[in-house]
Amino acid sequence: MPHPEADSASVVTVADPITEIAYAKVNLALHVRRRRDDGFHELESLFVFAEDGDRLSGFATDDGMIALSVDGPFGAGLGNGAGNLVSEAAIKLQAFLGERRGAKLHLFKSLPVASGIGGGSADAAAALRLLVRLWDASVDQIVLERLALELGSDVPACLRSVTQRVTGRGEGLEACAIEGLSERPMLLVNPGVAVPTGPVFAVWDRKDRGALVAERFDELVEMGRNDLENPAIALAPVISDVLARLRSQAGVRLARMSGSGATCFALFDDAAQRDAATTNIRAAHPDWWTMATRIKG
Ligand SMILES: C[C@](O)(CO)[C@H](O)COP(=O)(O)OP(=O)(O)OC[C@H]1O[C@@H](n2ccc(N)nc2=O)[C@H](O)[C@@H]1O
Ligand SMILES: Nc1ncnc2c1ncn2[C@@H]1O[C@H](COP(=O)(O)OP(=O)(O)OP(=O)(O)O)[C@@H](O)[C@H]1O
Repeated sequence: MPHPEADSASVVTVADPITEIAYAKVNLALHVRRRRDDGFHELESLFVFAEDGDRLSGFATDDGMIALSVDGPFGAGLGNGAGNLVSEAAIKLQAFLGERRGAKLHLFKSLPVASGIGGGSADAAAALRLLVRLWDASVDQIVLERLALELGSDVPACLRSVTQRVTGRGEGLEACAIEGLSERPMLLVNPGVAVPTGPVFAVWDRKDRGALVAERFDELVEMGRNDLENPAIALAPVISDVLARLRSQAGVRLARMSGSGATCFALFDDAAQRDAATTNIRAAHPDWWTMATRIKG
């Protein structure tokens, strides 16, 4: 981002900007148990985070305004106004704190939008983390998680951005360690179709297929599911092609869809096999988005 001194005259506080990474979220398993009366669904999910994601930078200002600029590969088309979850998060935290200071923020958007890897949720969570630092605010973690949930079901889990078991609508958070996940090579592939979350849940067939048992990696592979995979495929059939392409690559231990799609992931033992798979998929589908990364430890 440009240095603050080179920027608008309204900026009073001049300091080096600080940055938070909005780590991409991946649901290694997502079991949908039931639809609640309020329309949300009770979930059991194992969340992990990639080592990479969007980047949110900023500095505090004394003018009380929240200013946001956006660029990056997926920045075009994403507004920087009230609808952006970064602005919404900032305004919510500002209101809660009665904060008179503002912030000048810049989002570098690397993650595709409405893609099942929680880009918007991760950005909102990164904004809360960044502003707590910028404003040197003391906010109880439970309070911050409540504000996060008001911004979206995935935002509380994204606040922590660690491997965790998530239940309820997204508010039940329990950090968990499954041997062999940390730093495991991971490939994310999105076929370029935006899939909004609400309509995917709406076509779920309401069949409870059972609890998520995932204490070990092999249980996650054998007994884990993503119950939104078929509903999402019904809306975006190309997701089947992505899964088939991933599953045909050498060294894949697990390939599944994340969240409500359309992004799918593959886990490998070996980074060289992940890189070979990335090269193959990019060659066969140059229009698909790929991210070769690892599970954040
Ligand atoms: C599919 C997941 O990404 C899995 O991690 C999340 O459950 C969705 O999280 P999110 O994108 O933060 O979702 P929200 O912005 O809270 O909700 C978007 C829409 O998804 C549906 N929704 C979301 C979460 C949930 N537990 N049940 C739902 O039915 C609702 O129709 C809601 O209106
Ligand atoms: N900063 C942002 N980045 C991405 N999307 C945003 C942002 N702000 C608002 N949105 C809106 O939020 C919606 C969901 O975006 P997001 O990328 O989080 O969905 P998702 O990846 O499908 O999430 P999930 O994994 O929870 O299904 C989009 O319709 C988008 O327009």
